[in-house]
Amino acid sequence: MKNTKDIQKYKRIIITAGEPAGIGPDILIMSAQKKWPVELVICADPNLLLDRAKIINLPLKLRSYYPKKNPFPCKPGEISILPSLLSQNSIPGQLNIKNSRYVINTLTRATHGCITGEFAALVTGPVHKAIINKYNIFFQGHTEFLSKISNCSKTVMMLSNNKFRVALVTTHIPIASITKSINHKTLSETIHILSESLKKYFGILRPKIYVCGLNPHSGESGYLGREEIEIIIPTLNILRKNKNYQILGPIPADTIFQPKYLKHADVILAMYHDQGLPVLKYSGFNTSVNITLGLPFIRTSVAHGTALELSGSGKALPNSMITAINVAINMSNNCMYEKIIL
Ligand SMILES: NC(=O)c1ccc[n+]([C@@H]2O[C@H](COP(=O)([O-])OP(=O)(O)OC[C@H]3O[C@@H](n4cnc5c(N)ncnc54)[C@H](O)[C@@H]3O)[C@@H](O)[C@H]2O)c1
Ligand SMILES: N[C@H](C(=O)O)[C@H](O)COP(=O)(O)O
Repeated sequence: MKNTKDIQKYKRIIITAGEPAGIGPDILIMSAQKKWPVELVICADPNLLLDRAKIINLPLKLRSYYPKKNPFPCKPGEISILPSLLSQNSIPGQLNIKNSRYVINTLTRATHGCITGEFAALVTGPVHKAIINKYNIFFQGHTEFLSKISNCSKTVMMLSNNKFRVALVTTHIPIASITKSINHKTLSETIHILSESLKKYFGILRPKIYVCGLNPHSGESGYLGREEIEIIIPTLNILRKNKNYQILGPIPADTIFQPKYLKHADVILAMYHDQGLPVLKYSGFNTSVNITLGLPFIRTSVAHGTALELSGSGKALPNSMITAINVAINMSNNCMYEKIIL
């Protein structure tokens, strides 16, 4: 019979290996060389992992995953496998459109397991957005995909390293669409999800949110753009009345990342992807983690892509994957409140 104490003692985390031709399998095999205090279950093709382990010359033992068995911690070099089969063998560095469905299948299965409580968190390896779209599956990124299959109208992308956190109002959309995507609703919902999640998972009770302007110099009193005057400032003024968080800004994005602001901010809120992420990635590319806030489960990810040219070379660094797993474990241990209600 199941011992409930044991179930609570060890958590089970699902990891998707991502694009098979990329470095996802490599960095997972490298991360599995460590001892982990949880059961890590990889959703991937077992032969892909065993072949890649041979190529990069690392030991790997795959244990069958049994949902009904109690979770157990992972020994170095061993990991649990939830099989999902490739359509065709994958060659490191060579994208194959026929394996796009496999990538989506692993994500769908893993998400389903998180929603039903089978897994305590989802950690994702990097996928190649273009090859999935080429297969005729509309795919902007994990953030949007996971939001859709979890029926979430709004989620927030936040990246973090040991220096600071950056969250985004808009995610994977063309530059030309950014302006029309920033309005009172999206800005308010982003700040609400952000503050609730910082409380829930990171124990920050009244987060200090420093908000970037959109235009150069925050619009220069309207002479370089009017979104600050018409949307951002009025919305922030309304939100400032909420005592659950503290808001500063808008502060021009070219100066907000100074140490004097970062020292006090719990998070910097950027208006779009390439306003915030280059700064964070510059400050710690290999130790950064990507977290989706507002989903009904915990999801973390590497903060880098498929790096096809490094696949199978043994040269990819596993640090971001190790950070993503550690952050997922910490978030699942810290989780303080229940659901975020918009
Ligand atoms: N989490 C994700 O799923 C995710 C994140 C970012 C990009 N992507 C996708 O990845 C694909 C390639 O994107 P890109 O080339 O812009 O970014 P990339 O992160 O794959 O590569 C950028 C640079 O960083 C290096 N790099 C990346 N990860 C590394 C690692 N672990 N160790 C050592 N060096 C590493 C690469 O060699 C390259 O020089 C695109 O399809 C993109 O959409 C996916
Ligand atoms: N914006 C992410 C980054 O630059 O690291 C990346 O594109 C992945 O995002 P998803 O987790 O939504 O796939």
